[in-house]
Amino acid sequence: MASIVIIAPFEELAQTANKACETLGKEIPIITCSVDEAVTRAKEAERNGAEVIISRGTAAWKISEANLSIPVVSIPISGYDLLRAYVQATALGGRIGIADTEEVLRGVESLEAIFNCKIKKYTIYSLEDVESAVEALLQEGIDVLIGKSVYVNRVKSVKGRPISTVILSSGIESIIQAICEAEQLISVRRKEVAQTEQLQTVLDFITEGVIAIDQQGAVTVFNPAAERLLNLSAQSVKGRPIDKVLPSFKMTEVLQSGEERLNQIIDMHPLKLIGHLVPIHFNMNVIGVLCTFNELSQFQKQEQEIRQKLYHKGHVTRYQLRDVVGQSPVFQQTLNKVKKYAGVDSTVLVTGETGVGKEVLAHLIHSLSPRSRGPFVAVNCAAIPEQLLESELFGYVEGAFTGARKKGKAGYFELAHRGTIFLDEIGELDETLQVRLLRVLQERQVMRLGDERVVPVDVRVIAASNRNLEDMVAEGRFRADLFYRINVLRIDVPPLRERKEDFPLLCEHLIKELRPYVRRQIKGIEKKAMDLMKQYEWPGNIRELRNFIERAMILSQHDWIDLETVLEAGGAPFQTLYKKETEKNVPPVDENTVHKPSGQKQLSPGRLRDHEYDQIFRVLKETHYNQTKAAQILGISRTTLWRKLKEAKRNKL
Ligand SMILES: Nc1ncnc2c1ncn2[C@@H]1O[C@H](COP(=O)(O)OP(=O)(O)OP(=O)(O)O)[C@@H](O)[C@H]1O
Repeated sequence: MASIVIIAPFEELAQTANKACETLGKEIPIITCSVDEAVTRAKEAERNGAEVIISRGTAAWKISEANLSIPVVSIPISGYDLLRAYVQATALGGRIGIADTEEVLRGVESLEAIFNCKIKKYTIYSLEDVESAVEALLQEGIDVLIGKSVYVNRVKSVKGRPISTVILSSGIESIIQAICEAEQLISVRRKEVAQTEQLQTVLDFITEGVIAIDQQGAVTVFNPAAERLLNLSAQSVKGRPIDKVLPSFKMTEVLQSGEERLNQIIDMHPLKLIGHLVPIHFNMNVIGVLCTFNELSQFQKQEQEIRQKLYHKGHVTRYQLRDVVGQSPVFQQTLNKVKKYAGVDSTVLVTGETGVGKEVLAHLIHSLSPRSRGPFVAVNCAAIPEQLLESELFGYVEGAFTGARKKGKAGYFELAHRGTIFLDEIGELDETLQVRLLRVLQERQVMRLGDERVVPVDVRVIAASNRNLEDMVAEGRFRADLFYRINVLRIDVPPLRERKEDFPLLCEHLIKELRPYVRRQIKGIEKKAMDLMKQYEWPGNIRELRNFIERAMILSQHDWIDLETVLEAGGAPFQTLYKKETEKNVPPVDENTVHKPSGQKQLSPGRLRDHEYDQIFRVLKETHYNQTKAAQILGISRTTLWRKLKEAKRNKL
């Protein structure tokens, strides 16, 4: 069935409509019928799929009153139509009168002005008016009557003075205009239907409950999720006052105040919901309220999942058991502790010299623990500038301080929720932060800077230090109460020199790991070279060994790292060592200072000396204060560099 149907209440209109369709090159069904049949035929057309009905005058008016679900376009009487009828009427001679609707008569007034003529007019409001209209016009002494066919046909049946009649009918332009209007209506309606369908699909499939009320507070929307969450059918709720069916939603309060309410807890005992209530505005008036809601527990779960997804980015463990090498009994004992401690939630303090693998073991504790699916957040307390550390650890709310990000920021403790936080170099925390950390550990909740609310956090804490915390406590530089809080479980990672049995395995592991970086297929280390390496003290422990192997792999002329390469890679200290070895006289290695392979002095982890301080600043200057590069050149970790800079600051050097 065509989308447009023309219902013509008289033959002449049907013929003009036919011509209009031919002109437009369109095939539009034209039904000719009496005015009385118009409604029945229009309903029939609607049933057959018509989207718009075009009709005229009284027929159009009757169809539009018949409550069809499709629109009706009325063919207008245009100025041309009036002009045509006027010309015909003047040709007949005598005084002219016209009886028609108000709208048509307005056009007649323009005609009178243009032709400077007088036409008697009578307004017709309904068909019943026709006879009295004609009577009145006749009394006024008219000779020619202009009117639509329904009126004019009736006039002919009125006996009295003979009168000429001219039928006022719509011409081809008016019908074309009506067809264009009908087509526009169809396109707008199709868009509307598509939008409604889309909205309906959203409402049907959205997992949040959606309720809307109108200005009177009656429920207009109640989607399937709302049905499921509240165990109520839409049918039983729609059209009823919300205050009667769901008073706890308090939607009429928003209707009255016009103010939105977000994150409202709606108590539907035993069910708890979280909802957003927003007023619906139209022309500055509140015409309804929309509420979207979900189960509170569901919301919390989703939030948690998002938190984890977001925070997992960059907050994951890098080390699994297979990445941790060490067969020596002393290291195996350490590993056993790690495995045991992984199973519980108590705070762990990992101690040991720089580069021994404290962070590696902290990762391992997390990845072996039931929290392994949660985040692992590593914080180097020495590497974050003091003034930022507090906000980084505990977060802040909007406007907490100048430079604070809009919307605030979660601190590391919040980020580590349901996971582990690793506080490396904990000995670097100042007094204030020690107090705040103690409170977090005691109360298991954090308060963002500038906030009054507390956020409960479920975090396991692993702390590490290569400083002697006991000494720091004794010297009053570390709070005793915090020390006892973190020193619940203790892991002392042995230095490399105390587990030289691990050397071959560690070297093999590091060579394998470094091959892709140095792009050399080095197979291993020759025995003589290895023996000499074992004699060295390795104050920088595994980190130093790793850097050494990387250098040796690059320098090596063969597939195997030989003694020559080790001597070259090790520089002066190795050459001295080798010389002393061959002389069978191995003196103890200076505890504090060892030589860097290039012949430079390498900085020891111990207390800062003046010449070391000079060296640090010289290298920093050379590297344009790039701390990572400077640490590399100095042969120390970034952390050690930080610590040394802090120490220098503290000692006002
Ligand atoms: N048992 C191990 N097996 C393999 N590699 C290890 C092991 N322990 C440490 N490493 C490697 O040694 C380097 C230093 O380790 P890590 O950063 O954990 O030391 P740290 O004790 O935390 O150092 P710092 O005190 O300077 O923070 C890392 O590159 C790590 O991969």
